[in-house]
Amino acid sequence: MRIVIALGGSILIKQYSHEKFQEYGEILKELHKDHEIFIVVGGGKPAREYIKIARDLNSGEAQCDDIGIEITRLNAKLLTLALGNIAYPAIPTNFHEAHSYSAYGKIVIMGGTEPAHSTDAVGAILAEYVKADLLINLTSVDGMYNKDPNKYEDAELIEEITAEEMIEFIKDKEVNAGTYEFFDMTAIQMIKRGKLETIIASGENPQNLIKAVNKEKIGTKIIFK
Ligand SMILES: Nc1ncnc2c1ncn2[C@@H]1O[C@H](COP(=O)(O)OP(=O)(O)O)[C@@H](O)[C@H]1O
Ligand SMILES: O=c1ccn([C@@H]2O[C@H](COP(=O)(O)OP(=O)(O)O)[C@@H](O)[C@H]2O)c(=O)[nH]1
Repeated sequence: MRIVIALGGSILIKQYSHEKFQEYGEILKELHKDHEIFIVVGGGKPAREYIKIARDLNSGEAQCDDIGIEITRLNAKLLTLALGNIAYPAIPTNFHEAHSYSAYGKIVIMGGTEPAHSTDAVGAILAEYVKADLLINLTSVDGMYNKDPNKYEDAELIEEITAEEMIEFIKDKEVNAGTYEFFDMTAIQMIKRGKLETIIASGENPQNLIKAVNKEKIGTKIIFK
């Protein structure tokens, strides 16, 4: 299968240490034997901190986004280090480059592309661009809930949702740099347009990636009617 994995910064760089990069490196080496893999890495806490500094310097939102993008690329670079020579050594800055690099048979890892959306959107656009069979979005929670599970104890996990329902759900969310929380509109619109088979699951345990690839029941599945 051709798989695009959007790996949230909230899990990869949560601890400012090498462990999660290494754990994902091991799992990805296994998956690479049977699958063609693209990874889009998020910015996490360092991105939010750098964006805050830029905002405090009176930068506009697009410039703050640009700062966030730089951090996502730095995280992507760290993941290439964890993967060694099975990763393409350069970080693509656009979808054409990502597609071209994949011709070398290596895992392609990228961060953000341009302002005004999240790396979740980059993952969705890339999945459409390279005609991926599966988009896996790994985040810090078990999937999509009916409300923010970190704010509401009674939040319930949604096992299946249509792209239309998701659009309705997130349409009023904030769109400032560093705040494209959970899923942003561009991401879900792309999933809808490309009818992309998508699974959102927790990436805290990297083994969940194997479960998602094997189509085991996990997290939230976006369905099309
Ligand atoms: N309806 C929801 N379902 C799940 N998570 C949500 C929801 N609304 C807000 N969130 C928040 O979104 C966060 C995940 O988004 P984010 O931190 O941007 O992750 P990532 O780094 O994976 O992109 C969770 O920590 C959760 O608190
Ligand atoms: O293509 C992109 C990707 C990221 N960003 C910026 O970089 C930040 C960090 O990326 P993201 O939110 O996807 O990281 P994560 O949620 O995984 O930590 C975002 O909030 C945006 O400000 C952007 O502008 N364009």
